[in-house]
Amino acid sequence: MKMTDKININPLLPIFINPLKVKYLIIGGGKAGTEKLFFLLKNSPDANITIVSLEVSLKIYELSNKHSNVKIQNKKFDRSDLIDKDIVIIATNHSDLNREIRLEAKQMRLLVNVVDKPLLSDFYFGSVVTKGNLKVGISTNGKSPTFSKRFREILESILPDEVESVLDNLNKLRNSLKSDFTVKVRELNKITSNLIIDNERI
Ligand SMILES: C[C@@]1(CC(=O)O)c2cc3[nH]c(cc4nc(cc5[nH]c(cc(n2)[C@H]1CCC(=O)O)[C@@](C)(CC(=O)O)[C@@H]5CCC(=O)O)C(CC(=O)O)=C4CCC(=O)O)c(CCC(=O)O)c3CC(=O)O
Ligand SMILES: NC(=O)C1=CN([C@@H]2O[C@H](COP(=O)(O)OP(=O)(O)OC[C@H]3O[C@@H](n4cnc5c(N)ncnc54)[C@H](O)[C@@H]3O)[C@@H](O)[C@H]2O)C=CC1
Repeated sequence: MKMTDKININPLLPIFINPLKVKYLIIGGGKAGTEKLFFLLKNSPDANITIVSLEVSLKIYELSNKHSNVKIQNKKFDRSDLIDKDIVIIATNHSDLNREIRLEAKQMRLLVNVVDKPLLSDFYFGSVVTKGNLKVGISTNGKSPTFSKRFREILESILPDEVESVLDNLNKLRNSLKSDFTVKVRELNKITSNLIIDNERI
């Protein structure tokens, strides 16, 4: 049997989004909307984010005061709010409205996350470990967000701060290797092979 013949029980594709290239819209600024805003800003403090909500939490006002890239529109959702957006997080407390907004957003080919309906979402959030330039995204394919959280904590506790300087040094080396691509790959693989063997240090 070929690799591609196997039933793929976990087809999710992790990607890392460049915050300077996309525009986010959060609809619903209650508990769930606030959590998503907090998560977005923790990872991408400069992300372009608009929040449309009838009521807006105090925390969202505080965050928008600190981030000029966060805009609040204290009003009822309207289809035109979707114009010129790329990624939409739908977090009102009305399940039917969330479905309706999702359909409108899909008609406009936007990527959506519906906070109360994983099955209707185009993408999911995960736990994130960040050590300098290293970023690890964790998903359990929706099986157990609590496992994601605990696994994040484990990784955070075992990854040493030196990871940052290891990456800096490897980057300097990478830039200094002016040879052709194959030589460069061989050289970098040789130098990093002890990171795997000596895995007690990393
Ligand atoms: C599909 C997804 C949402 C999406 O992204 O679309 C989703 C869905 C749901 N979560 C639920 C519950 C909980 N979620 C958490 C925590 C987190 N949930 C996160 C992501 C995701 N959760 C996506 C899949 C991620 C994956 O695949 O692993 C994290 C990683 C990131 C984030 O969202 O911030 C963040 C940890 C951050 C961190 O600390 O690292 C906790 C634990 C806690 O808060 O302590 C609980 C309670 C305990 C439990 O249930 O485990 C429920 C039931 C709601 C209900 O019962 O009412 C649903 C709905 C359903 O399953 O239907
Ligand atoms: N509270 C949580 O941590 C989580 C909640 N959820 C789900 O997310 C949904 C939202 O939950 P909460 O954030 O707790 O609710 P909430 O009641 O705290 O917030 C809902 C927000 O939506 C706004 N809203 C409602 N109708 C609107 C409209 N027509 N236009 C613009 N804004 C509108 C409200 O003003 C309010 O700010 C629920 O379905 C809940 O089951 C899912 C995961 C976690």
